[in-house]
Amino acid sequence: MALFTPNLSFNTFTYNSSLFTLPATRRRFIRCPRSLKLRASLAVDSPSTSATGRGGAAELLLEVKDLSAVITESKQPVLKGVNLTVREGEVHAVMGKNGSGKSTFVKVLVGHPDYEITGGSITYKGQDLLEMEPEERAVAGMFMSFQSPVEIPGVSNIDFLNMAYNARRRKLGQPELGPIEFYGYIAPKLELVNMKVDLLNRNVNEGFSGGEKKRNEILQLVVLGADLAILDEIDSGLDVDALRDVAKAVNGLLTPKNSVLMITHYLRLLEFIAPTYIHIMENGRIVKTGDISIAKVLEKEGYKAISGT
Ligand SMILES: Nc1ncnc2c1ncn2[C@@H]1O[C@H](COP(=O)(O)OP(=O)(O)OP(=O)(O)O)[C@@H](O)[C@H]1O
Repeated sequence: MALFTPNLSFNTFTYNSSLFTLPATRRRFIRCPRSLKLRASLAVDSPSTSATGRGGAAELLLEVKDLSAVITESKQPVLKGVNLTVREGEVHAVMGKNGSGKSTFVKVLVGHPDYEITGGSITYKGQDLLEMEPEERAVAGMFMSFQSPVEIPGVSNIDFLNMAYNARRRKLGQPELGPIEFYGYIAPKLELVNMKVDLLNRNVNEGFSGGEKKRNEILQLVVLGADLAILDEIDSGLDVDALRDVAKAVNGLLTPKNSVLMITHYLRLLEFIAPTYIHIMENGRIVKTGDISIAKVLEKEGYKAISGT
């Protein structure tokens, strides 16, 4: 297997494979100083969900309270008091106008160093998520598919998936799989995402079409598994068949114990992956929460029909 030293860019592979270590200076940015936590309690409230998931009294998986965040470089505020509760077995969709803060929100969940938390709290599986390093979040089952998957020249897709898989297993104290065993493990999974086998031997995402990149993201999810799968615009650039394949693979992973948090602009994805809740984000806050009917109104009448302002 090719040896590969990952760079520090924060992307699907470096995050989900837990192969990277952030420098100490960057780690500090993802922590929330105590004084700011106190100040956050004064933040304006926005809707949160509290119902139970499929099958009754589902456990809390993720609880976001009054979360605020700024861009690390410029200190420009982006998130301004986000509240969200995700229970096991639930599928949550976040919609909202371009620039409303959706991607920032999910990137903050995985500890992206571009953002600094300025207030609020995030609890994941009963733990303070903001005290966890990004790689600890990945090991704890938080998977993220990024909006723009990166290319990694010089590293074959199967080698990278094998390394990501083994990195996760090492952290969990489980035995690693060699290349041949791993091929046996991954080959049947290709069918789940309807992906051509030759894409395994190509360099990661290099020259992949937009749709192939998205299928590859979902393949990674299928390979690694997740308790909370975060999918940022997984439907963008997909033709209708690819959308169906991707949705089928995601649905195939859903159990009463795991959850999905997905960002989308389109009703069509929600018709394939049925959401428990749809949230509308506006100006860095969730301003409305409801069911699929919200997306139907949105599709017909646009954001003016459901705007919080
Ligand atoms: N790293 C960054 N540097 C500078 N500006 C940023 C950065 N990250 C986010 N922003 C800005 O914060 C705002 C929210 O961006 P974000 O990507 O979260 O929006 P979004 O709701 O996901 O939009 P879209 O629907 O277009 O993907 C935008 O104005 C964006 O330009």
